[in-house]
Amino acid sequence: MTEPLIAQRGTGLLRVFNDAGVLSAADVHVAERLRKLGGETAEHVTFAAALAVRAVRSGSVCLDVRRMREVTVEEATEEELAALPWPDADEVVAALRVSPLVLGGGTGPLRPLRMVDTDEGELLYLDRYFVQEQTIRRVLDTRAQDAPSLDVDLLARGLDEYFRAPGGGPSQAPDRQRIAAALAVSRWTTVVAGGPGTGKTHTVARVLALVSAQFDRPPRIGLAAPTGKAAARLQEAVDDQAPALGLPDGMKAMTLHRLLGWQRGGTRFRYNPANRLPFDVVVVDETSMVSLTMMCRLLEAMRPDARLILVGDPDQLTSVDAGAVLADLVARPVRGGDDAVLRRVVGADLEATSDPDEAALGRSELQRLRGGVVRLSRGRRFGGAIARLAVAVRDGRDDDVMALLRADDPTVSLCAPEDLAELHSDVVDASVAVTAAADAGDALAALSGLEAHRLLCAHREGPFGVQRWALQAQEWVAQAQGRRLDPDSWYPGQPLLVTANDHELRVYNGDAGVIVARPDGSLAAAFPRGDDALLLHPSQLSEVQTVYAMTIHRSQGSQYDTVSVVLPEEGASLLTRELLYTAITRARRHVRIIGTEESVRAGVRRQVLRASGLRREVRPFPAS
Ligand SMILES: Nc1ncnc2c1ncn2[C@@H]1O[C@H](COP(=O)(O)OP(=O)(O)OP(=O)(O)O)[C@@H](O)[C@H]1O
Repeated sequence: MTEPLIAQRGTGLLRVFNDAGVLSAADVHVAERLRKLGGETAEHVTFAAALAVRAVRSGSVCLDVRRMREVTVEEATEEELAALPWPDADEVVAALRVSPLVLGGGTGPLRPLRMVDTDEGELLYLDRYFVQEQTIRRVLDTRAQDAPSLDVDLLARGLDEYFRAPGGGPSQAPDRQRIAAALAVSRWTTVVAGGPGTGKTHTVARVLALVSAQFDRPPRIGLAAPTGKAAARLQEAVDDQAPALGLPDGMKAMTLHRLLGWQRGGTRFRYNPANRLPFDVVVVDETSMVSLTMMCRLLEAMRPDARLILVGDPDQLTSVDAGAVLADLVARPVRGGDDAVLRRVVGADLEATSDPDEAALGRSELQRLRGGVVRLSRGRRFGGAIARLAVAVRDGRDDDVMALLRADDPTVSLCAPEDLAELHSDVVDASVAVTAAADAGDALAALSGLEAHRLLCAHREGPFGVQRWALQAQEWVAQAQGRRLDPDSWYPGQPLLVTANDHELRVYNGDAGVIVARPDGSLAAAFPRGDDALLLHPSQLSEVQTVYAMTIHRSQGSQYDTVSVVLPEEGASLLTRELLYTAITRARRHVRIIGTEESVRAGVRRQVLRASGLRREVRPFPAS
């Protein structure tokens, strides 16, 4: 009886994979608890349960059992991971198929693990995420069964008015922005995907104008984003565009938590299936950072007759701590049939052949449109090379990536790891400008100076990690300024990063700020808020770091003029296509990659596995 327990504690898989950094203590703890509660004795099941907990932490919704080996671990190389004693997938699946944790015990309702069969192998879920995924699927399918009633002529006229060529007349077909707008007006649910600067916000502002025209009264519009920072950016963008487009007054962007009525200390949102959100249209920006759980809460709270427009970049890294859902929605199997309204209002775009700026729509793209998904592809902000580099990385074309990096284009460059002169001067120049503004008490100039350059790393620790590089950058800055920068006290020009939300102070996880001098000689921490700066006494901030370098994960949702990216060695399992793409797309004017050709190629080739049932046809096991 006791043998399996001893085996698990002593030499078991949980211990080995915990030691190797694949499983965290929390993964092991949850798996152990499930084993005890469910009376499970098979080690393979507990191991798979721990991996399922881990999967949720790393951007997946569930464990793709057949591909359990495809993990990325901060401390481990691919070789080290491959050398671990992975159990045989067939044996794991066989154990799961007879496990009381999956089948449900005879003695009670406990059924903490769920398995589904798919054509590409079995998926293992923690019950909670299984239920959430089912809810998302059900709500989306229900919402896709009908469509808003429309004045189609009015929509067609509006599209002509808002999507114009520079010289007048409708813009050249194909225009994916016009297609996106038509889709978002004519569907209950639309996903508008696209990289930075492809005009997502530009398009959404026009969608709001087109939808408003369909109403006799101003529609109630909810604008939300997963983080406070992203909500503030959305607000700015809408404020910019509202007067020219005649958008309804007083639209306020807020965090998704706030939109749903999160209450401090409460366990439920004010808006839920029994008390739906009061909006006619809800727009969510930066949806790539929305977790499965929040997406489930949002969809449940939507009125069936309200439009939902989900906007974001599905190629970015997902949020680290919970299954993120945008990329899954983009890749979902499509059921809808041909769309007569769309053919009528943007038929020319659907059928157009390629023009110099925009390629014709491919078959799979047309198919996705039927599922309410449109992907904007033409970069409108930064020209050529950064956008081309990002797309080549996204598509896994490492030869093209190298050719672009070697093409002597001033906006993209590759530096050898020992070739740090340019990095040094960017770090120093940016900090000199920020410090001068901060000393002069010019908070806005200091804040905008922070966006001139950002040093990014994949890892937190080690020779390629943030800790080491932040120290290096701080030393360069101190040398250049001829003074010691005391990490334990505040000084003008000190760049800050908030690491936890503080709703009372109105500062949010990910907010970047800077210490500035005030006229009375005291110091304040400044944070950007639209055209203003929020000034706080530094001692009010409890969760804040000095930030001379940050992880690529942390940089999501922000952009900088120049971005320098320190790549780890080629074997690092963390170095993936999504990571590189995210880093590159943070840059507005110049991206500098610091690493070897081998690292770049390895990163472009390696993909993060994001397991999710939403992308597949699933058959619950056991069949009910
Ligand atoms: N059709 C268009 N015609 C002219 N300018 C455009 C068009 N679409 C977008 N732009 C401009 O391109 C820039 C980028 O657009 P926008 O901010 O909407 O992109 P985005 O996809 O929302 O970017 P991000 O993800 O970085 O927020 C803006 O200055 C916008 O005004």
